[in-house]
Amino acid sequence: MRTIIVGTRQSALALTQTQHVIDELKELCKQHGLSYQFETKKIVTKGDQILNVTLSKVGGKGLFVKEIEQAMMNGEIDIAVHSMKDVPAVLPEGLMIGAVPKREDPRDCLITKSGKGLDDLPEGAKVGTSSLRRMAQLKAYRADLNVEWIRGNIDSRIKKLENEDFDAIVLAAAGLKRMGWEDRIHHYLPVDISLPAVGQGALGIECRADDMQVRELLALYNDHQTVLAVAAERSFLSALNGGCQVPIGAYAEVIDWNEGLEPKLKVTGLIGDPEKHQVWKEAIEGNVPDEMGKAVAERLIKQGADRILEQYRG
Ligand SMILES: NCc1[nH]cc(CCC(=O)O)c1CC(=O)O
Repeated sequence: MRTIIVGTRQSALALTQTQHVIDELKELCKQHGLSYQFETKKIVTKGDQILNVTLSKVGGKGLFVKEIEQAMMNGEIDIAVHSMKDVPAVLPEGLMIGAVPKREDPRDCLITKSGKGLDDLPEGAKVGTSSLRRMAQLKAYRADLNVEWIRGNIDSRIKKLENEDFDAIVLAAAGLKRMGWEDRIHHYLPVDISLPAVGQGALGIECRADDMQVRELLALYNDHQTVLAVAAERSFLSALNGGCQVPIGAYAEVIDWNEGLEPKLKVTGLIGDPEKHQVWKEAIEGNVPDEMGKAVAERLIKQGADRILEQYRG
């Protein structure tokens, strides 16, 4: 009987996500009469070692995945569970995303000291984020806010809200929900105010492209609507040659599923300028995810928005 070795980062969120995926894969094995066992192996990534530094200044795409991919290519591990938003647009030769399961809540959310929402924050309130995308959008919505960097895993960011003089912090709702901390969320930011990061809320299971046993198992785990939506968002990402540390966002959703025959999607893409408090946004509807993300990116490039990204590309 084969044991599938699952590589994971050591953060609380990574361990929780990995365990959740293993539980679901075990259930799928049961349903389909497959007899695989699972084992986890912890791996420290460069991103984990430098969590206290401003990542956009350190630069480099895939800070949280490189060491894990190396271990997969070496055969030390067989699969890895990633937050799709941490996965660079281009994967190394020989590796692939074998499954994208059903997406969690894609929205950003606020945890506030007062327990109130964004509109109730006092003038000049100090809001912590570690993302240029969130920074640009918050400032575009409310120029008076004092948006400042806050780094660390979600647990340490929540502690900083309590111990430092932040009035609020912005986080992905999905991470909090997966940790069972949904009750800490005081305000969900609508996607019109804070367009999420590419792939936010979705997980991706990476594997070797030549591992057919694992690929067959993972194919059972795909959620087809999430696969299409994430494909559209990632085509936007690759068209802009962006990573997780540039001020861009994209959100796609299936708006007409029609039993999987020519499903219709809506894709919205955004480029933000965190210094000038400006955002550019475009949306289109269609049914070819790879072309739609690219088309949205081209419209934004035509408006000159992509020159903003030059300063942030690693
Ligand atoms: N860049 C960090 C990161 N990568 C994935 C998540 C959790 C949410 C998700 O799965 O999108 C987070 C934390 C956050 O942005 O608040």
